[in-house]
Amino acid sequence: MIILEVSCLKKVYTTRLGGNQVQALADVSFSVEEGEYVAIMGESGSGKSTLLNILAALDRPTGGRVKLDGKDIGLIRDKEITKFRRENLGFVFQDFNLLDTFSLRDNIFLPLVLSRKSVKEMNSRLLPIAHKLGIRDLLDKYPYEVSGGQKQRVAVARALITDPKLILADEPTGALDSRSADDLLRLFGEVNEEGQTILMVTHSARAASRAGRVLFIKDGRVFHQIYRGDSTDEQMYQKISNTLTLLATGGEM
Ligand SMILES: Nc1ncnc2c1ncn2[C@@H]1O[C@H](COP(=O)(O)OP(=O)(O)OP(=O)(O)O)[C@@H](O)[C@H]1O
Repeated sequence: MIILEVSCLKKVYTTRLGGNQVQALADVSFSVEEGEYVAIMGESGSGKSTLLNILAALDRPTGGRVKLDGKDIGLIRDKEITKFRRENLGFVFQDFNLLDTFSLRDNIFLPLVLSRKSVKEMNSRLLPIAHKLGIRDLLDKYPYEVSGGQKQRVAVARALITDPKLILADEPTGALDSRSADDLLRLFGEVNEEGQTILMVTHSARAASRAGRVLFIKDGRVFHQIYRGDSTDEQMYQKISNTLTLLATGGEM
């Protein structure tokens, strides 16, 4: 079943003064099946953040459509958007986005508190997730008391606790050392194997090589896609590296 359908997406930014126009997305179409793990790559300025912002319903496109689980997010009214985002999407950012004055437990609970869930329900949802992510003993600490890798696991717990239709990850390993990055990618792999759909923007070929499919954006369009098929992570890494070289040298696929 298709969980995310992106059709003919276009985004033109108009600068406030002078009316200069920048076309960040020219024509992007793709779809994501439920349970897929998709990485999005592309050079700086190719339109990845713009795409992610539109998928996250943080920005509206100039043209085209995004459907999440059959619902056209462009038709959601502004005052409903925050609720829609909280109930349907999970976010993992490069810089973790945890609240410093909240304990790790309260950071994870935040989306459920905003959805007015009972303490009993919050605790029963937290238990299996904290166990899976290996953060049970950290829950009463504060973000400044734990490592980057641990912070990112807390951010993943916060993303998972609402049981989202889709996790959107923006450069999730960008601020991590290579061991913590590896741990996080292993975790994403496990979470995906349990059925969670993940869409991850990354500059890292290593990170993308763990996904089931890699989508390359160039000049605001989908330039190429690589499907894992039977490839190992190492073979995926090779294919991704070759495509990145082609992209950088302006070659055709
Ligand atoms: N708010 C904005 N106003 C005007 N132009 C913008 C705005 N945001 C992005 N752009 C332009 O749109 C294009 C795509 O930018 P975008 O940030 O989506 O690329 P990116 O692939 O995410 O880059 P990076 O990998 O560096 O984050 C670029 O030319 C950028 O300068």
